[in-house]
Amino acid sequence: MGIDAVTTRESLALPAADPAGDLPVVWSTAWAPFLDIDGTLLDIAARPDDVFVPDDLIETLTAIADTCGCLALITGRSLGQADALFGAGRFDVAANHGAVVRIGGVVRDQAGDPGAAEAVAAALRPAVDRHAGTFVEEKGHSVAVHYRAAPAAEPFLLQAAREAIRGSGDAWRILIGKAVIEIAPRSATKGTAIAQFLADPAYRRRRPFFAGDDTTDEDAFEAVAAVGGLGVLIGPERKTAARYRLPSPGAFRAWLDGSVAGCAG
Ligand SMILES: O=P(O)(O)OC[C@H]1O[C@H](O[C@H]2O[C@H](CO)[C@@H](O)[C@H](O)[C@H]2O)[C@H](O)[C@@H](O)[C@@H]1O
Repeated sequence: MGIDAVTTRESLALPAADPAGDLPVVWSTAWAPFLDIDGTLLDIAARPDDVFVPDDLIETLTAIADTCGCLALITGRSLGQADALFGAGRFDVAANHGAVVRIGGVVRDQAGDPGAAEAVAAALRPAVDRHAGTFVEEKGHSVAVHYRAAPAAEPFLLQAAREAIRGSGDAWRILIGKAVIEIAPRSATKGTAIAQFLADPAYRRRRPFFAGDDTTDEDAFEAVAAVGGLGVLIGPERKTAARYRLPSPGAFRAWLDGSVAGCAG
């Protein structure tokens, strides 16, 4: 697959989710919860470092992890960023869109040389320097180019991203998220990361639950649907492989709080 195989909102041709606040989930060791961070657990903020993690959210996630015996954050952020937000080593994590996976404290890095991502970031810097309000986020094994404050820059930055990975063969894929262009290793996705968790003894033979908000989460929705799991889209209606939908991170956090009260124990 070449660099033109960009995953965009327009390229998705998936059925609409059923809007439903009444999700058929009672946490127990039958479930494997997988949760996206930005736009799902946390409200979107102006910049990556501006997000707010409510204390009671961490308590709620800990209670769910204790009840289920497992819980993983599935994120485009780096492992270090996920730990900084939710507590060092507190939860299992798939970071960098699946390129780095930590299960039970053991990190499996499938992304190869982080120097390659640094080179991509360096190639993108002249492009962001030309557009005020845009910036590069280096994440070790992947790179993000943000333009929330300059949405008109998207086509220019997308072209710059294509040029930055030209000559790298099939090493990279480009994802378009929420006011962000992500350059991530092609060797992994959020879907392959979830499959990896489900092959691990700590997650095996459980029904996967995945909540996510972005088109970059569709690999994960498809992965859980393929094995009879349950996907929940957070945000407005759109084409998706998720089966259920809640309108906002706030609504999802409220649902998570309530779901803890009903835990099977
Ligand atoms: O996979 P996720 O956990 O949803 O992470 C996706 C990306 O989230 C972050 O960017 C997004 O959230 C920022 C904070 O709300 C926002 O400012 C930005 O516009 C969004 O694109 C994060 O910075 C990226 O590294 C993640 O890949």
